[in-house]
Amino acid sequence: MRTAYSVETVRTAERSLMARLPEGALMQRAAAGLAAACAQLLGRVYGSRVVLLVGSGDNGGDALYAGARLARRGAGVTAVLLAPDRTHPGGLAALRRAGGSVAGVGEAEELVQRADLVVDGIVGIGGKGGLRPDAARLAALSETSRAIVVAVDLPSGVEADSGEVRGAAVRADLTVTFGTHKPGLLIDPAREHAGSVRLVDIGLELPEKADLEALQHADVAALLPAPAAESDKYRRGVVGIAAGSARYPGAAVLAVAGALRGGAGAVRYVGPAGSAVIARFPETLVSDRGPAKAGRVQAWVVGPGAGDDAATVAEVLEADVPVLVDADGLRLADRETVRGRTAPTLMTPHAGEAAALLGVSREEVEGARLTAVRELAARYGATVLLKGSTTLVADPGGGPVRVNATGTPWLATAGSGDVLSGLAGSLLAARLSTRDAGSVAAYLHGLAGRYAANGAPAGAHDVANAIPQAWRDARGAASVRG
Ligand SMILES: NC(=O)C1=CN([C@@H]2O[C@H](COP(=O)(O)OP(=O)(O)OC[C@H]3O[C@@H](n4cnc5c(N)ncnc54)[C@H](OP(=O)(O)O)[C@@H]3O)[C@@H](O)[C@H]2O)[C@@H](O)CC1
Ligand SMILES: [K+]
Repeated sequence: MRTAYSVETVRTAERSLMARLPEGALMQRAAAGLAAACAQLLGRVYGSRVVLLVGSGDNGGDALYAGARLARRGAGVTAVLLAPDRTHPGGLAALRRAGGSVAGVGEAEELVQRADLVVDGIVGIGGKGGLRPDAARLAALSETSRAIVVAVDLPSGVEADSGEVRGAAVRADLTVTFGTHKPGLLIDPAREHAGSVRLVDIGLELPEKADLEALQHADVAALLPAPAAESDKYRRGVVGIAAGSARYPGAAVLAVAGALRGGAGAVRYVGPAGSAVIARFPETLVSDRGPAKAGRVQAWVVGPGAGDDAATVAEVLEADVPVLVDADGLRLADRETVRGRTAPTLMTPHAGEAAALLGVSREEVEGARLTAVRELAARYGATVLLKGSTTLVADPGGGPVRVNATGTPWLATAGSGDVLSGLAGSLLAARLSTRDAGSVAAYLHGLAGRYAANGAPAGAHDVANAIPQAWRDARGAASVRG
């Protein structure tokens, strides 16, 4: 499991570790890791041109000590100081001893243009609010520079705890972060600014409960349902899909396509698209008697392609089994009814749907995804999966938010969400919790999207077809490509 911790938790861990170590030891560990990463990117350190963008805090100190290490190996290192009289004194002395030089902000543009590598030590976890004007100008240079840009701990200008970016921010090729990932490194839009992320272990002891978690193959493998020898379809779980309409039969077909690959023993379909579903998937149990009379299920999916069928949504929400609400269902579901349910509910909006539920703009949700997903989970008393380039899953009672980054932009295609809701519903029927079902489904769906697309456009049915490959891959039965 990859985890991320908030600045407050990092500060606490840092204090307790610093109390046990000689002064400056942590910064030396950080600088050593940073210098090693820079050297690797440069290939040849000797004779290379390195520019350090140095703010007045310890983030600048890290950059200066790393710069000193590179200068000792023959790099030409220049530090651009944002606040010359408040620069980290030890770091500055070390750079000077190693033969590095110092410049003012006015010289930055020319230096950056000629640099092979730019190190962003403007601000790290001590940054507050949007970058101040001088810092913002330096950050903007990183966007146009042809040099490799390495951010120290965080790209300056991004919010460490939320992943929000308010104004200018450094755009890095690599971020070298210390002790732990910070939430912002895993959530868009900040994640896009970070480039690849390398974690340098500096010995921080962190609490068991993280602020953010990202499942990896092994975590997914451990959560995937596996049928026992004596399993039958009812023990494996039956998932009910109440989706589609005369106008949108395709949503029903795609939700069923996802559900058939999600581990439930059987898929029951209820709604007006029964003949389209059965034509494509004859193994589906089709009923036209409405959700309450359709027979037993262990979980429901309601909403994809539902149009204005509020009655079906209300009927499904009365069932005392886990319910996944998606698409039109999100608009039609009564908030107090969802809050009053005793069985768990999983809501799966994209940013536009989340914005409508929260009464804000889509841009606000996309800019502050973590706040939005937590707020929705609290308002509805439900687990919420907010879809996007980094999908987030939050439980209503708080706890670590799950983030998934396996997706690909090609997944933004019609019907792809219907496949995801079927898949997640099937995992719910196989008795995963709403949090696990949502995050495992997002993981597999993202991976399946990559397999289906493989660098070219793919349809939602291709994504559904690729789920078994993603599943085998997560279980370690197939090798990963792309
Ligand atoms: N955690 C760990 O274990 C370890 C942490 N380490 C490192 O320490 C870093 C944290 O250092 P830090 O606490 O000194 O804060 P930092 O990020 O340098 O920023 C503060 C400075 O920035 C300024 N400033 C603030 N906002 C600004 C803005 N919007 N725009 C412009 N400027 C702004 C602010 O100015 P002031 O408000 O004081 O005027 C202040 O001078 C951390 O990220 C990591 O790199 C490693 O060395 C070792 C282990
Ligand atoms: K930085």
